[in-house]
Amino acid sequence: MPKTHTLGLPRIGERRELKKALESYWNGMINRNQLREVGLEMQRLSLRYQRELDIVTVGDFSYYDRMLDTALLFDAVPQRFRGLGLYDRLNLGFALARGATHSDGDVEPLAMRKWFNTNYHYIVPELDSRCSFRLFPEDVRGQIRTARRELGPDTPLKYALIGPATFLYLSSLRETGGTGSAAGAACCAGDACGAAGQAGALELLPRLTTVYAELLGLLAQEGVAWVQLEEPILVLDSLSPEWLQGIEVSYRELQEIPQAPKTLLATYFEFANENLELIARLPVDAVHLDLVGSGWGQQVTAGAKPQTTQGSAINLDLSRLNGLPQQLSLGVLDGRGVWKADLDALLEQLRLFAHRRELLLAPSCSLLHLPYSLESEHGLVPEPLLAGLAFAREKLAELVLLRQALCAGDDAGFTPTGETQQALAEHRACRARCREYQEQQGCNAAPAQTAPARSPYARRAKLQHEKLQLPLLPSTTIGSFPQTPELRRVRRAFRRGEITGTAYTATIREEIARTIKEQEEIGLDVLVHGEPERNDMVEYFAGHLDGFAETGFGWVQSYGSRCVKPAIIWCDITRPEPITLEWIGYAQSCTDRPVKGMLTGPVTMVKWSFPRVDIPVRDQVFQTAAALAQEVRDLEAQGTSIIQIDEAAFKEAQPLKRLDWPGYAEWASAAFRRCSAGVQDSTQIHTHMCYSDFSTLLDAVAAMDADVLTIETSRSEMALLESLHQEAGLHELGPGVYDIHSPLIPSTEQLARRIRIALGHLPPERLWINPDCGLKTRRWDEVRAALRNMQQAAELVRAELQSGERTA
Ligand code: MET
Ligand SMILES: [Zn+2]
Repeated sequence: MPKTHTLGLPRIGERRELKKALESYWNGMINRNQLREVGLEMQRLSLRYQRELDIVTVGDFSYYDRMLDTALLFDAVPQRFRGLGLYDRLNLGFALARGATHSDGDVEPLAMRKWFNTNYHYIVPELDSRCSFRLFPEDVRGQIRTARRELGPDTPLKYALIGPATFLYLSSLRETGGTGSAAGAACCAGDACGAAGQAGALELLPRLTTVYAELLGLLAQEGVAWVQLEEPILVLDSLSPEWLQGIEVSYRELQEIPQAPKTLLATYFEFANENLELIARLPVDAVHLDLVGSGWGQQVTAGAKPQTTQGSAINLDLSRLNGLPQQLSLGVLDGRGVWKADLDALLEQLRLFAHRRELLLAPSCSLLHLPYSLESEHGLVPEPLLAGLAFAREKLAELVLLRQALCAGDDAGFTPTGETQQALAEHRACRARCREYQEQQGCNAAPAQTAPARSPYARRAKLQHEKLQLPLLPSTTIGSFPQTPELRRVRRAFRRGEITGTAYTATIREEIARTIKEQEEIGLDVLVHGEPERNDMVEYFAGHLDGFAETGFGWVQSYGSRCVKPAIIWCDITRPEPITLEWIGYAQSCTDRPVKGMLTGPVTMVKWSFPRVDIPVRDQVFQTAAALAQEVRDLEAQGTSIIQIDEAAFKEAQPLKRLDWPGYAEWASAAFRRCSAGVQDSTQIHTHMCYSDFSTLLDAVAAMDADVLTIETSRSEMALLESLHQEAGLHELGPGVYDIHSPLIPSTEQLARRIRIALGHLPPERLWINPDCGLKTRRWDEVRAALRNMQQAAELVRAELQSGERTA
């Protein structure tokens, strides 16, 4: 009889209670016990969600991040935090994540990195080759005991842990004795997630395995039935033979613990195709496989096809699973998508299987990446659409229904009971109602997936430079300027209908005029309107394009206490009317200097939303591109001579498997070109990305063929420019010189030094001067001072170049 479980649940709270408690705690408004109480309530909520599951998962709760917790659990704390006198593990964790101040100066936090191809950021543990690991299991015991108190002694518990190999693979290995921030070091050539799997880290695996073994013994003592060892790196097709061998040795050693819970090796985010043989050799009690995948890779999963029709998920190829443990956990529900599953299709496949194996049924991955529940969603999402959706709570209900349908009846017939039949029929009817609604609104336009090439860059550059007449090393910003509390208030009031459109427009215009004036005073060459009308670069455009639905409470944790509210793509994407023209046009009317038009690119729009599953992700990206192309053309017609199309998620969207990289590179860059196709040669197209480690997708970035690319480099002291050498096929480049993530004001000298370093890699005609990213999270006084210094630095180096003091 199949058993149900989940790999994890959201933890930030149905109303973001944990977010609010954390921020209050950091601001000194509540004390540690009050924070703890909210943390406990979140754990109890998760237990309530799991009430009808056969195995209850704990250990997925965290006050900040589970990679961080794992580092704390094994005492992998860098030296620079040890002198802070933080004996409380919770506060120590916050210091690791957020940095700390100390009498000797600031202590830099650990770096953050995207968790595989999700928009969740984990804290990158910093290890060094001398690391000795020790167990600090209070938090583990705490989570188990909370569950025991709530559920009694008999419920089978599963403790979720990040596995030893994945933990090391995603950590960054520092030189022994190093004290700096890991931010730069984290960015070496790696997989889609940017993780390097440094060879040196592998040397730590035996030592780390020993403490994992100790922990397994402790979990057994606590009466835990299962331990979930998460090894998502096992879905990568790029693990070296050394890593594969190391993993095998490590798991053999773990198996030797006399008293240990049963082990469930969990892989997720794609199907673990390439490593099935290794997985079959690992001495674990059960294996979890993701049979859904992310939809961004093209690769056929599970020896079969990925989702192509709405929710018709998996297609199991039994022969692929030979050799795997008898107990298999099948990730059959899309743990990252918001659509109800096609339970009929699933049942048909699972029935072939159910009598052959001891099955565990689960979502494909932790439900951390989904909102909690549809129960709060009444109002914003149209009702028929709501019928077709499933957030975390509804996914678990689907799981229970699947189990009931599989258990009921005899082996031959599998005839579910009347009650189950009825539940299945209702579920089916909901999906049909939603489907009908989607079809009414337009639901199959397959857009052209090619884009005509622009003229060669050299020709464009000549015309653009003639038209724009910019100085050498032109200065600009990435788009947003500080979002003041006043701005937020006005936007909110407008959304709620508390102020008129006229009043709202007047306020935004005032802000734009002020922002333009500030930039003129600083002396910047290419100005921006400052994005005061946008709460978020994706949400804003999603709100103005047809095809995206906004939710009321669909919050998903992004990092720490930060959440995002992705829109849901549900029908064909079109632009009913111009979006940015009014604001950009007004900004341009305030100045003689060029003002950039500012758009969010098609890959980023789709990656930071919940896509449809009835058509390929790629089609949705192209639909978005076609809609944005209209905006680009209208901006151009209105006289905008520079248009920036941000692709902040271009790298995050890169599929996890290398096999999928060339395909992605081709269509993602074509989608970008689709936006700019048809603009005049003299119109300059910019793009922006918030990182600069392009080693794994340089071709794709080059193929976007943007005239100017601005990237993040300042934290690595421009070291990352090295990968962007002259042959890379990029045109003009704006490597960020001002680290906008830090409240510190960089000095003119520091900025000039960074510009000179950049000139070591790029000829002056190709270099732009700008910050790393948008300025919306900073204060005006910080921004003003930093940009003044940046402008001075640009002018200083410009003068050096002109007087021939230095040659590029
Ligand atoms: N134009 C956007 C901004 O300046 C780009 C942000 S990238 C995360 O905020
Ligand atoms: Zn950015």
